[in-house]
Amino acid sequence: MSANILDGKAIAAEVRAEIKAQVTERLEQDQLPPGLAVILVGENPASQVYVRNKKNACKEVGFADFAYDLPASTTQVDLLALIDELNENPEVHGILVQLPLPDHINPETVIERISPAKDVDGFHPYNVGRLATRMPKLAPCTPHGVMTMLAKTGIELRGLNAVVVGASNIVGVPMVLELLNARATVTICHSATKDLPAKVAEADLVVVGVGIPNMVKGDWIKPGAIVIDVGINRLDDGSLCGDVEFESAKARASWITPVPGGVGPMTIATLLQNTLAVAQAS
Ligand SMILES: Nc1nc(=O)c2c([nH]1)NC[C@@H]1CN(c3ccc(C(=O)N[C@@H](CCC(=O)O)C(=O)O)cc3)C=[N+]21
Repeated sequence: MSANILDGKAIAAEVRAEIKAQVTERLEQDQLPPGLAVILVGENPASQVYVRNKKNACKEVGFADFAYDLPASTTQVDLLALIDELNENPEVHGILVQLPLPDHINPETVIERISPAKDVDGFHPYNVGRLATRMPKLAPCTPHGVMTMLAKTGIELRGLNAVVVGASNIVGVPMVLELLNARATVTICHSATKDLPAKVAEADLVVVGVGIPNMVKGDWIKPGAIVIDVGINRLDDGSLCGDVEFESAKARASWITPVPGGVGPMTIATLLQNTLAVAQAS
């Protein structure tokens, strides 16, 4: 078998077109464009790529883009003061503080300072709790983007054995909650898991988000499984690769996401969806 490609790039373009149509309607009714504030502290090159992609996406769909590129020396006090100001600004519907932050800034403190109503990343404990209690408000973008990609492809999740590899707050844990809400049977694996290959081999759907290039081997994949690769790793030669060995996994899977062009563009499309949702509710 050779898997079908889950074309995140194309599906994200579809989502952005839907968003753009709704923004156009808002503007015709003299409503504010959805406004997204993106705060970048310091000069992490991967973060700069992501922030650039996000700015381009905002422009394409007609959002107002408020960019704050702050020096690495910015104090936590100053960052919290900026968040307080943006929480009060009616032109700003969504606030995103790019992670990772420099070591002298505590990310939990920063995330909790963002108004849950403007937390378009879905990282605030309030929004994680809403998802965990099956009353989602603003869901974390990467897992929710994966759900949108699967739904738009017509893939039914109810009753599937889903295995999530990686237990981070931003990918693995909310991915489990999303899949549970879709009625999958969910297993989560992490660095203390015994016999990871055997767990992955049981999966009808496997989602990998660990940040280790080619960590999941193609011969672990159950024939016919759906493979979602959340990893985006830059290799020494400048090329990108995922957390799954792509060619060998593709030979066994029924569906697989490429890297790049898979989950990454869906994350950004979901960020735009979340920001539009806040604007439409205000
Ligand atoms: N507060 C916060 N929210 C985030 O959502 C967040 C973050 N911090 N920190 C970093 C990670 C990473 N991330 C990416 C999203 C899209 C692409 C993306 O668009 N990737 C493209 C192209 C990648 C490239 O060309 O380098 C692709 O996969 O096809 C990449 C990375 C969001 N993150």
